[in-house]
Amino acid sequence: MSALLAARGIGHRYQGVLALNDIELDVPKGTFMAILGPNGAGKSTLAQILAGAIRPAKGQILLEGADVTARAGRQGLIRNGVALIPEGRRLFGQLTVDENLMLGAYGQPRAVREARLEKVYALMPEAVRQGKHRAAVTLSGGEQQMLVVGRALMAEPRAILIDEPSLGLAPILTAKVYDLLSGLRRGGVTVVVFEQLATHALRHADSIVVINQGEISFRGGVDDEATHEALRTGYLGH
Ligand SMILES: Nc1ncnc2c1ncn2[C@@H]1O[C@H](COP(=O)(O)OP(=O)(O)OP(=O)(O)O)[C@@H](O)[C@H]1O
Repeated sequence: MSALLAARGIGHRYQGVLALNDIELDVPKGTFMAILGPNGAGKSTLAQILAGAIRPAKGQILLEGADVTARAGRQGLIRNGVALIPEGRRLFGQLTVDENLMLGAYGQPRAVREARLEKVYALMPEAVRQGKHRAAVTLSGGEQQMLVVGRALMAEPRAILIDEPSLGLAPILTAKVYDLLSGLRRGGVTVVVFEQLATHALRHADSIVVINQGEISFRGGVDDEATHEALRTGYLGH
């Protein structure tokens, strides 16, 4: 399977502190990958570099084989179909649910935005649909996470990278967010989640990558014997 996104020799530091070292990664098109690791392992840095939100100090990012490293900037690679949902769901709390979604297709003609809005609402839970004219801040944490995913979908991305979707959510709500992500993957979108907790990711992903102290320490398919072994030995922080 060809890689939609790839990292080649990625290294990064913050004021001399090593965040990532020599990361080699291929994200196969149309698959669901979970990148797991403890606090401070470098997940957020990798998410931002893969999505083109920050430029790595070393190495290249390839999008369908083309070097896009130099395109990194505030907007990331969204124009090229790669959406990043950073940690902490940044919604515009005082804007309505509708308005938040519309921002995801900013710059598109009205008819396009409205057509997409309808498609995205079809994927949202009832409470989000019902609340379209309410301020986003009135939604529950899980609904807000869904809304943030919905806003990313308004750009019709080919890939969606999401940093700690489970953060601060009850397990039942996390499961709903993951169901939504699995549905996207079935629809052909490439999904990458970055998580500290392996439980939900393991249930939905096709493959996992573990990072520790800025380096990849394990990779495998979710059904691989080696992955089960790694789980049994607590290697994945279970
Ligand atoms: N803006 C920054 N300035 C300085 N150091 C940073 C900055 N961002 C991250 N770091 C450091 O880089 C390393 C990797 O951080 P990163 O946020 O990528 O890890 P993470 O796995 O996403 O952790 P978390 O789960 O806490 O978000 C850590 O040592 C962190 O302290």
